[in-house]
Amino acid sequence: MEVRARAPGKIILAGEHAVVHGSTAVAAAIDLYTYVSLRFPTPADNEDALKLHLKDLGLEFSWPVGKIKEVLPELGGNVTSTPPSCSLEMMKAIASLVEEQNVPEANIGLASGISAFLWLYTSVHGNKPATAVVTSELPLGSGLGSSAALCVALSAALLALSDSVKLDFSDQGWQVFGDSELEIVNKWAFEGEKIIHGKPSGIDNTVSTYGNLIKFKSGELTLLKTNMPLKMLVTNTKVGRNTKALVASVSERTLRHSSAMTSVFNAVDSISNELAAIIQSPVSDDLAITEKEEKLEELIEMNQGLLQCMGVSHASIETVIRTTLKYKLSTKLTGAGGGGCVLTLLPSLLSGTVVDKVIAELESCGFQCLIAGIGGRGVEISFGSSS
Ligand SMILES: Nc1ncnc2c1ncn2[C@@H]1O[C@H](COP(=O)(O)OP(=O)(O)O)[C@@H](O)[C@H]1O
Ligand SMILES: C[C@@](O)(CCOP(=O)(O)O)CC(=O)O
Ligand SMILES: [Mg+2]
Repeated sequence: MEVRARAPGKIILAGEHAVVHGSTAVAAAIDLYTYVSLRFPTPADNEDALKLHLKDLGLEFSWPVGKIKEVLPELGGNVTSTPPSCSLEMMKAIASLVEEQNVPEANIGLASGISAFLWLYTSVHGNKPATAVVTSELPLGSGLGSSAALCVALSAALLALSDSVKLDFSDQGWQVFGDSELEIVNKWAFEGEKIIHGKPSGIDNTVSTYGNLIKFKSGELTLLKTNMPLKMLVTNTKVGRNTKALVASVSERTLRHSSAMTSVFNAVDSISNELAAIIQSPVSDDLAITEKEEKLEELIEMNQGLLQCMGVSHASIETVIRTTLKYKLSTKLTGAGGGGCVLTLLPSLLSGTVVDKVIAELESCGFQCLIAGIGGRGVEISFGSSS
């Protein structure tokens, strides 16, 4: 039996970091996915290992089931609607399983993703042998939510092959889970994100699970409906960074300057709510769209200023901001910052020639641009054969 799951990445239009501290944020799914295929061997395969193949990276990891049983004896068969959190002791045991795989130094950031895989897999399926293959269209560690997409796709595949979820195996196309399964997938993915991020808000796994455009605050999501075009240019500065470290640095700043940071987070909350209200209000004509886009641009600039206050901007991000400003375009970082990806709003009346010029200038600086479709599908599964 083999299942494939795919889960989208995301952009955060407003509110990253502040959302970890209880503020509202607005995020949208993008049409770039992480795919996980999961297969249990048949007795004829004579396989006795849990294997993880990170296909695009050309890396394969394998743990004999006996070893997993020895290190993690109590795990398995646990598909409850309130998944357990990974204890410190368990985290150490999982780290020892990852360490023995000698992850190449150049890919050491993957260790947390591999740990999340081991925790989620063994929590649901114990020490049953299996092969998981992961591929992704998302750049890893760039603010587009690859960690959440991995955890959501993985949780979906694990739950699809567990006894507690009833699905139509005969359907070969992409299928969506029912509401109660989506809720479980989201909760399990959040536990995986905790291993990768330390203290995630849950916005990334939620938008990857449910897709669409969402407003999120303290674990609660609201689906947003819009008839605005909302075209965003995503620029990857290609400066590597790590969400866990950036989230921790904002928390440390909050401990040092509690009152000032509370004001910053409150301001972000207002920005996110205003942005959500603008994109939701009905649009009647071009003039109305232009007026709204001008307001959104101002909010984007204000949010970026506050992210700078939090200490998560970066010289490369400032270069993109300066470059796009020459074309009167507004830009903010998206995700954890410190490098990674930034967003530029492309107003609906902006000519294609200008867009081409901006992209050419950004790419001449060594950045990589893409225009992602936003607000699309959430997690889906398929019982067809893998490609
Ligand atoms: N396809 C993948 N395969 C293995 N690990 C992954 C994959 N996608 C994400 N990860 C894990 O997530 C980490 C990146 O997450 P993070 O720093 O939160 O950035 P982002 O979520 O913005 O991409 C990677 O270093 C790795 O540990
Ligand atoms: C900084 C934060 O708001 C978003 C992180 O997104 P990403 O992992 O950089 O894609 C953290 C969170 O909300 O969990
Ligand atoms: Mg992440």
